[in-house]
Amino acid sequence: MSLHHCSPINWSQATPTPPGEPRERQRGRRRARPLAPAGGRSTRDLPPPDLAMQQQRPPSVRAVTIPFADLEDKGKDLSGKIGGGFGRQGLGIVSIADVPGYPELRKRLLRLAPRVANLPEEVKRGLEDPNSRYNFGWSHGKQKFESGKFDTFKGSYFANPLFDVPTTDDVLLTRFPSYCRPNIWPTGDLPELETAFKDLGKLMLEVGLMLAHHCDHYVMNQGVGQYIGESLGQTLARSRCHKGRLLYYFPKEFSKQKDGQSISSWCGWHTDYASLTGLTCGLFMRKSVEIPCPDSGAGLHIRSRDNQVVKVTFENDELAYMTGETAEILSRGHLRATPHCVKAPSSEDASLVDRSTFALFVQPNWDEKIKFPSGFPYHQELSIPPNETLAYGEYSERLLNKHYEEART
Ligand SMILES: O=C(O)CCC(=O)C(=O)O
Ligand SMILES: [Fe+2]
Repeated sequence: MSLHHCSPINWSQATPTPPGEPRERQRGRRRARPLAPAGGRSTRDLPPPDLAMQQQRPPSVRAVTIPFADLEDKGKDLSGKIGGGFGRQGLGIVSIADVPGYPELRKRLLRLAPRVANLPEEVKRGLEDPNSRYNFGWSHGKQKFESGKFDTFKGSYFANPLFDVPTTDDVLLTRFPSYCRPNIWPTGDLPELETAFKDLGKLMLEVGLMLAHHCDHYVMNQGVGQYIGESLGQTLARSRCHKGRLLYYFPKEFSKQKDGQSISSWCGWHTDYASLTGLTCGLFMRKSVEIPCPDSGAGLHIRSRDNQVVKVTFENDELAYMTGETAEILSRGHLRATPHCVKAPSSEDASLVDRSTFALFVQPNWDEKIKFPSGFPYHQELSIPPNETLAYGEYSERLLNKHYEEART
């Protein structure tokens, strides 16, 4: 299971909601047949993999795109676009075009991902932080993937792009280590990483907050009415624990993967537990030379609201955002968490091809109170009673504790 910011999906337990049907009506429904490769804790309770589905090439769908000039206009009515991207019929992803300065910052950081991953092993060990369960600094093979295998296909570098030291309060550091511990930077070995990471992370946060503002408008127009102190925009703007993740997907040969045909061959099916996940378009390289992706079927895949698996595309120079579990909670179900995974290239000429990308988890502060609605479909293993209020940090630490125990056993 995951140790990082996301919840692997066990498809045999997931109960997809048909479009338009309130989730409450779903409770008690028999398990639906999974559409995607099984993922989760145990292989024992999974139905046989649907090989036909795995080998089929899912259709490519373009993400709904909003021009930055529209997004920064707070008074502009973007309900159509937000509804089309994040609403009931949307894919759960929206891309923003023409963000000033973004293409350069993206390339500057993504080009550093292979350099981090190829630092000497002893240097990378010095950049690890077991006390945060590898939620700061370098992390490789610490996360459990589908079917309980350790995920060695990708390496990650985690940091808070805004605060090197989010707090000095010992109680908080002990209670919420994955959010409160200090950043680690490879100052001697790759000094340029820190600025490149912080600059892109800050820009993605700024754009994410603009998007959150328009999401709030959309949700209020759905008849929810005025928020009482829990709007996405306000909740996210006061947070000190947004987290950046620089990802490096190793070339196939080095990752020893045998399941090249599977849709989730590079990153397993999961939902993020942040509110909004900012995502760059992946940068592909072969032997340090940037190339277009050699396999048009590779990349980010999403399970749509009507249970179709689709490959989602957006331009290199666009900045994408997906919705996570706490957007679903704060919007009272009007925005849904987006199930997603990443497929590795599997064509003949895909050997030695790596992929670098960056995710920014825009999320509430550790002490922000989250009220779990009845019928909340995620993490039933935590047995959170309906309508219980938990601090966001408590929610994620409970998940980390549970998965850390599992990963050790
Ligand atoms: O590599 C990607 O495009 C997605 C990464 C992701 O889903 C995550 O880090 O949570
Ligand atoms: Fe994710």
